Amino acid sequence: METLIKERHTPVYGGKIQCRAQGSKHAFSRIFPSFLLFRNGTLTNVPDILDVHLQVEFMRLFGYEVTYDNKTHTLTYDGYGESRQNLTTDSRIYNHSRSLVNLFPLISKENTSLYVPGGCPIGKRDISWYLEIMSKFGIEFENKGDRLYLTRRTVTKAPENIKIRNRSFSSTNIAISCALERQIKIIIENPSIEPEILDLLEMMDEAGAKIEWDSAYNVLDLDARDLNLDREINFTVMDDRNHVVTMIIGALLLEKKIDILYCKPLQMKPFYELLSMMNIRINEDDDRMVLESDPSDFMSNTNLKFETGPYPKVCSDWQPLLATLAKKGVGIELYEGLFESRLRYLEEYSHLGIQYILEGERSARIFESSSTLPKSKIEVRALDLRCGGGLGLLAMLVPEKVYIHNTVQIRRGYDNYPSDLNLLVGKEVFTYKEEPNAQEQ
Ligand SMILES: CC(=O)N[C@H]1[C@@H](OP(=O)(O)OP(=O)(O)OC[C@H]2O[C@@H](n3ccc(=O)[nH]c3=O)[C@H](O)[C@@H]2O)O[C@H](CO)[C@@H](O)[C@@H]1O
Ligand SMILES: C=C(OP(=O)(O)O)C(=O)O
Repeated sequence: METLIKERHTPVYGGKIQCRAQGSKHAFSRIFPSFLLFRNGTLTNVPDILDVHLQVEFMRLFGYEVTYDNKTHTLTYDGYGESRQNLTTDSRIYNHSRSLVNLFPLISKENTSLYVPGGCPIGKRDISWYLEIMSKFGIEFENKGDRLYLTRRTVTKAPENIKIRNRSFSSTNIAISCALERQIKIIIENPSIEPEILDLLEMMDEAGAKIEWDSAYNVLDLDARDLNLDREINFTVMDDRNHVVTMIIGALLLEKKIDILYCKPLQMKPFYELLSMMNIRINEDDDRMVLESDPSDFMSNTNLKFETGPYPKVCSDWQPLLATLAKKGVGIELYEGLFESRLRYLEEYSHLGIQYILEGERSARIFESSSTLPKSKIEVRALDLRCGGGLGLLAMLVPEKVYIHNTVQIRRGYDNYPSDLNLLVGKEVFTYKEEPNAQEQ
């Protein structure tokens, strides 16, 4: 298996860098199921990450002619070929891509036995709300041990309206893709209009669906009755907000100015609000953002207090990245509003100079640690994707050699993380290396 290794180096502060944001993992996972309802087409700006490769592999298993070119970041779909009934899929795919659940409505065209995606280090990752939405569209399933048998499909009367529980992102997406497939008009109450869902709606709007969102009452009116699914569709996926946040925090840690290019405006308001609490200004345009402040004079004596939750609250995925700012003397107090156990990364961070106090399962206070690091080498583990992201950022700040194990988690969501980190550091110090005896998780 593989490790992300950072060689010994002397961190250098200051300067300016420019980078390009990668395509969005979460937008891709929300767009892909609806995109596959059309006859053929292409998606561009699709990131070269494990999560994409697994979703492509998964749909190919079911006869979907999908190919992905990692040089051009383009995914091509040439139609739904031969039907593959009664498949039994392997569990490895689920361990690495929770987003597969978004594809369940599509593959319920077959009688299929799937592993039930269980929890992961950040929480239980229950899927019962998603199954509840699917059942309203006549998708039947049966739970047997660790397997879920998906059997299509009683042609029930499609619902005219549906209420999403507790602003769930994936439930919203599943309701939208089921409604598109049935080509109905539907009112979706209480949807989670995360920026990635807006990207999906943009694709549907371009394809001819009629969409109205009443933000005051949070009601989405989706009319897909005149949608022509028998056509080609081409769409550019938005850029990844989590990647942008990673790069900005990396620049702050190394006191650099940063200029990030992206393909369409990102909805980053909650992040900018946090930055302004630290006196940091961002200048934003339609295709780039520039960190304006001089990063050397912002951090000391600031406190960052925040709670994660559905948009426009702070995105849960940013939480482990923001926590690394403690290393610059920022006092952090956080409450994780979404996932039960998303604070386990702190134990790993403690090997790289972070100290913390847990207050229950969801709250923490985080500081810079005064204890000295081991001189020879530091070994840590990427428990989940953003834990891996944060460990990479912290490794930039220490001279010692660092081994970050379980890179499969990092590869799930970062297109080329060693190269991002090297750009931030200004030297080639990070590389992925094969490590024969390690176990991936
Ligand atoms: C609204 C929100 O912020 N969603 C985040 C969530 O989306 P993701 O799509 O994974 O999760 P949902 O938005 O559906 O879930 C939101 C909340 O509902 C709970 N739940 C969900 C389904 C269910 O059957 N039962 C249940 O209790 C979850 O535990 C969670 O606390 O994780 C993604 C990956 O980290 C983030 O990018 C998303 O921003
Ligand atoms: C938790 C994340 O993603 P996933 O839902 O794929 O685990 C993330 O992007 O930080």
